[in-house]
Amino acid sequence: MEITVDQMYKIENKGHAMGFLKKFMMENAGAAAVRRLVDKLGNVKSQNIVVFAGLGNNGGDGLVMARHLSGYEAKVTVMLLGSPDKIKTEESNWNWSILQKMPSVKLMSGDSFEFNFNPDVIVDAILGTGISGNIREPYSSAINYINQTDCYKFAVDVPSGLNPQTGETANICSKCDMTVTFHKMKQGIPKRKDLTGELFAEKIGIPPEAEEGIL
Ligand SMILES: NC(=O)C1=CN([C@@H]2O[C@H](COP(=O)(O)OP(=O)(O)OC[C@H]3O[C@@H](n4cnc5c(N)ncnc54)[C@H](O)[C@@H]3O)[C@@H](O)[C@H]2O)[C@H](O)CC1
Ligand SMILES: [K+]
Repeated sequence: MEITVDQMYKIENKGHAMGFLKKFMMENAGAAAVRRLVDKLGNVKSQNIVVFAGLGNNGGDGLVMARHLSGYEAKVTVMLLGSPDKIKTEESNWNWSILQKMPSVKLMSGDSFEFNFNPDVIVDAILGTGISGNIREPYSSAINYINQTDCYKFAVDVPSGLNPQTGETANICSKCDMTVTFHKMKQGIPKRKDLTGELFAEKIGIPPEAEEGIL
């Protein structure tokens, strides 16, 4: 069953109100995404993995992935696209603060960057269901970098720039090899398999009862 983005936010909020907090959803999302990635690539040990993280909860999922990937002994760099004090949500902040205590993960942040990473894998955790309008800097430069780089590309929830409700793209959109979306498929995403690559919807522990009155 495919759902709307509006329904997803309502289900997420209801699950949170039931006590299944968004930070647990985020943890399960990042963990499920890493399982898919590791299943696909096999061993990620010593692989050079760059996580581009936006300032919203899509970025937060990417921060969780960075921690899990470090557990698999990948060489992880997180590029936070903005200043850490501009991270928008409590759960993303919580994950950023854990990474700050992990020297195994290289943290970079700011509004302009030298993209000089030579990655084996890029994780696109820039924008998810919160997208609106054309892509602004520094997100657009990061998406350009992703599209110009020859490596395996993994989209968290949706390729950044793709509207998961309509299937339309903004002025720029990442083109990925695999996309893992969360809870249930959103209506616009499967319309653009050319951008998503292999596509999966993973459960993240939201109680089915959180759907009551919404679906
Ligand atoms: N579905 C679930 O149950 C869960 C989903 N999770 C992940 O959370 C994101 C949605 O997070 P949200 O913070 O609402 O939105 P985004 O991260 O997509 O965007 C946030 C931020 O981005 C800015 N922005 C919007 N449009 C643009 C633009 N065109 N250019 C530049 N910047 C833009 C804007 O300021 C927004 O505030 C979802 O996709 C999942 O990945 C959770 O982990 C919990 C479980
Ligand atoms: K994304």
